[in-house]
Amino acid sequence: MNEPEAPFANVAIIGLGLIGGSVGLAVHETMPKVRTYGWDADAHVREVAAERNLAHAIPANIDDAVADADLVVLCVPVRAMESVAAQLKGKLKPTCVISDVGSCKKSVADAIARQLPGQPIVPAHPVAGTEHSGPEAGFASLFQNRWCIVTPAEGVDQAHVDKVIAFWRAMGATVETMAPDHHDRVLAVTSHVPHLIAYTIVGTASDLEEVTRSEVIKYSAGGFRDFTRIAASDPTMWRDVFLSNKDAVLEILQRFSEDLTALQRAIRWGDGDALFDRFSKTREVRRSIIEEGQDDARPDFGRHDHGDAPGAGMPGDDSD
Ligand SMILES: NC(=O)C1=CN([C@@H]2O[C@H](COP(=O)(O)OP(=O)(O)OC[C@H]3O[C@@H](n4cnc5c(N)ncnc54)[C@H](O)[C@@H]3O)[C@@H](O)[C@H]2O)C=CC1
Ligand SMILES: O=C(O)C(=O)Cc1ccc(O)cc1
Repeated sequence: MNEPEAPFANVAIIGLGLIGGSVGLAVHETMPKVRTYGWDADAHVREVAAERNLAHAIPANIDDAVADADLVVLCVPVRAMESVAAQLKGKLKPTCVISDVGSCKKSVADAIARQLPGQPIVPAHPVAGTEHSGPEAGFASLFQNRWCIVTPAEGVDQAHVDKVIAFWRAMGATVETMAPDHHDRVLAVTSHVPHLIAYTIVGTASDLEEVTRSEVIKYSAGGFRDFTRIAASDPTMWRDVFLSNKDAVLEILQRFSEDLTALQRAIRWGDGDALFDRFSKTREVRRSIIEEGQDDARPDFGRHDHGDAPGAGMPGDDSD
């Protein structure tokens, strides 16, 4: 079978942690003719990345990493995107497409456009990851059968958008396009606020007095264990997500805290019907997700035999 032509010949990846490293490995596996260049601000990360072959070439400076690039993918924490973009001024081919993998899109796209006006910018967000980070954490199959949301700026040439979509599809992702601020509201509910809740409950448990805390660890049931996995996620990355997606996160948190107050009131006043109604509704949400074959973040989970669904038992999947 003939391999489809890769959309970009030379790809530069800036930031060689979990996501950047996975992009490098996935490109090597799925688009073997593509030449990859990598760079990271941390020299130790560059060393580990070279040992793991996360990119074909990892030069000592960023200029050499991007000079020949047809696509640059920024894979750094969201509040570091602007300073990296600033370093790229005057260093790129005029046709080079700039993309990123940030967990929030509006502020990142604005920041990149401020620094690189005139350069084609096509942001993307692979909705795939783990609680692990760093150059050891990446793996080639991370994006297989996962969503990737592309959020093109208005007015960007459709040919560039199509190539970025083809790039993510080649790595196994299912791509959807969305307006950046809509993306940020959706992800605030489905990812950002859930992470904040996990950080909160695990923090609350760890602040309990000594005896109780050891019991929390000893008796931690499934639900709490899941929270501890999420709450082990990278502090720099998540600090940046909350500060960059401030408005959408605060809006959802406001609604969350009103709903929590209603439950608190029902408990205080012994209003069993209110509790029962709420829990019945949320049970329906779960049931409809399963009926739609979405018992997982994977786009076509449920249409496979679960045992060998792509990604099952992947590194970083600590669920037990
Ligand atoms: N961790 C996850 O599950 C997911 C993360 N993302 C997004 O991907 C991006 C990267 O996240 P991870 O790979 O998880 O983080 P990571 O911490 O594993 O890797 C980030 C890398 O960026 C480097 N870096 C930081 N500032 C830099 C700068 N100014 N110049 C060059 N390199 C710099 C760090 O040294 C590090 O190696 C973030 O924007 C995050 O929001 C998107 C989807 C999932
Ligand atoms: O590990 C998990 O459960 C995640 O939720 C991974 C993740 C983290 C951040 C993203 O923007 C997308 C996916």
